[in-house]
Amino acid sequence: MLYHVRMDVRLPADLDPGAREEIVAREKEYSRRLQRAGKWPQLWRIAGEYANFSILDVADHDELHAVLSGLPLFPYMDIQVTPLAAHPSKVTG
Ligand SMILES: O=C(O)C[C@H]1C=CC(=O)O1
Repeated sequence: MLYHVRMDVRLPADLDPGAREEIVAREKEYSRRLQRAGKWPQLWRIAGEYANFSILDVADHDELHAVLSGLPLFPYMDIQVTPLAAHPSKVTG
């Protein structure tokens, strides 16, 4: 199943710079692992914001929740999820 996901990152302004660097590095590795596994096929920065639009390709709502709640930055994110269905007018092939 495909999901459109918006993630807004809201790291505390007073977060220790070393802790910030460490959690962002873990987030990058986690997301790259999912991208290589084909579960995170699209990742776009929203210009001018510490936020992204992503397309996630996972089995179901439960896997989506597991993936999202496993994000190292999850405690510092606002997340909006939109499930995607096939559009009848889409040209395929
Ligand atoms: O920077 C972000 O948008 C948050 C998050 C999503 C992927 C990643 O590496 O970090």
